[in-house]
Amino acid sequence: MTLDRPLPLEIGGVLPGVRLAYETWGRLAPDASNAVLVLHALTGDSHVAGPAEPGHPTPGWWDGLVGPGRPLDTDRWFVVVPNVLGGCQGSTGPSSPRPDGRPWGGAFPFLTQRDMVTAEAQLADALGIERWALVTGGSMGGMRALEWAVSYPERVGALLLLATAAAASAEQIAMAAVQLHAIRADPGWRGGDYHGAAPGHGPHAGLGTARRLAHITYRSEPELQARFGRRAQDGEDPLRSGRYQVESYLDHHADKLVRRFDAGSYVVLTEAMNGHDAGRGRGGTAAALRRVTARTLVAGVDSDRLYPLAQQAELAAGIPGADRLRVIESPSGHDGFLTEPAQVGALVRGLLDG
Ligand SMILES: CC(=O)SCCNC(=O)CCNC(=O)[C@H](O)C(C)(C)COP(=O)(O)OP(=O)(O)OC[C@H]1O[C@@H](n2cnc3c(N)ncnc32)[C@H](O)[C@@H]1OP(=O)(O)O
Ligand SMILES: N[C@@H](CCO)C(=O)O
Repeated sequence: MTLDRPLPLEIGGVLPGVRLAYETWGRLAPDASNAVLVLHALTGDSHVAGPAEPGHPTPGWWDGLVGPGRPLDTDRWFVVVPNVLGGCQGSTGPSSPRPDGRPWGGAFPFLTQRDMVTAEAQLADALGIERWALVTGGSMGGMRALEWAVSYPERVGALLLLATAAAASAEQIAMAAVQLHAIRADPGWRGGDYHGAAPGHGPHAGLGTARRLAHITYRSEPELQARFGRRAQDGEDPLRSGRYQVESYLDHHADKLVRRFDAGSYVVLTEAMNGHDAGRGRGGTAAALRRVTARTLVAGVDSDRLYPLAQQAELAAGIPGADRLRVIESPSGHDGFLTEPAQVGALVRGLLDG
């Protein structure tokens, strides 16, 4: 959908011509009481469910959770998943045309999580959804879910926050800063104005380096050690210019992301994650969390070194309607909210049925 008016931005100014791509599953009840909003993380998209198909080479990223008979049972719930504002899978972002037809590129404005949620609220209005039965997301999706519950408490019935935080920490900002530096140091970046460059001339090396570092932070040290140890990649010798298995693994994740994701979007969304602070302009974190009226569950992953459990404990302690902190057990680190659908599904069922 295209927003019918320019989007006002938290830091000032407006973003005109905003388009939000979204997918839905199930049917909206006549009284619109069965709507669930699922919000994706940094490099996710609106394709939360469904098998691999042309245009989607992998199944939906929470396919185990969404569908008939699944925790988000689409025979009962109407599930809405927007592609985030600033992204590159259908919603307006740096690779989109601005009003004069040229790509936004480096002129794309700085966005905050609140701006993204402001746009999503207009999508809810357009769909006729006054109040979500549930808003959920992990990582950056959790940031937006929290912003929904703080900005529009009356519109969020239940809230499930996964592997997220009330505000980005110094270490999260630091890890992201190195990634931003890698992209901007790539000669192909051109200040963000590379979208008209010949194929293959964008900041692919920088984006790949960013993803390698990010991916290490998304997994756990014991997992990497157990899976890869010091083993050499098949047919290669690390002592003779070959790679260790773990290097090849990171190369693979970098190559996959570079093929499917725009570096400009990665920069905009990463900066928005660094800017995340639910307490900004609201009297601090504690005061902001007290605004939430939703029945809330907060969960973290025991092996998450990027969003450690202390951050979710702060959310669970500070949100008035929150149950005790839940812990997802997984070797996968931060990615546990993606790789443990059975545990996340049990949390979803518990919250919706409770
Ligand atoms: C909400 C969202 O963000 S959803 C968006 C999707 N998320 C992402 O893209 C995040 C990045 N990806 C990931 O973090 C993970 O791949 C997840 C979370 C999607 C899945 O995690 P896991 O199932 O544990 O996958 P894992 O980390 O083991 O990666 C498997 C891949 O590594 C490849 N791989 C494993 N070992 C090696 C190696 N030595 N050399 C090269 N490749 C290797 C596998 O072949 C497999 O490839 P494929 O994904 O193309 O089939
Ligand atoms: N691996 C996920 C998690 C980031 O929080 C992503 O790329 O979106």
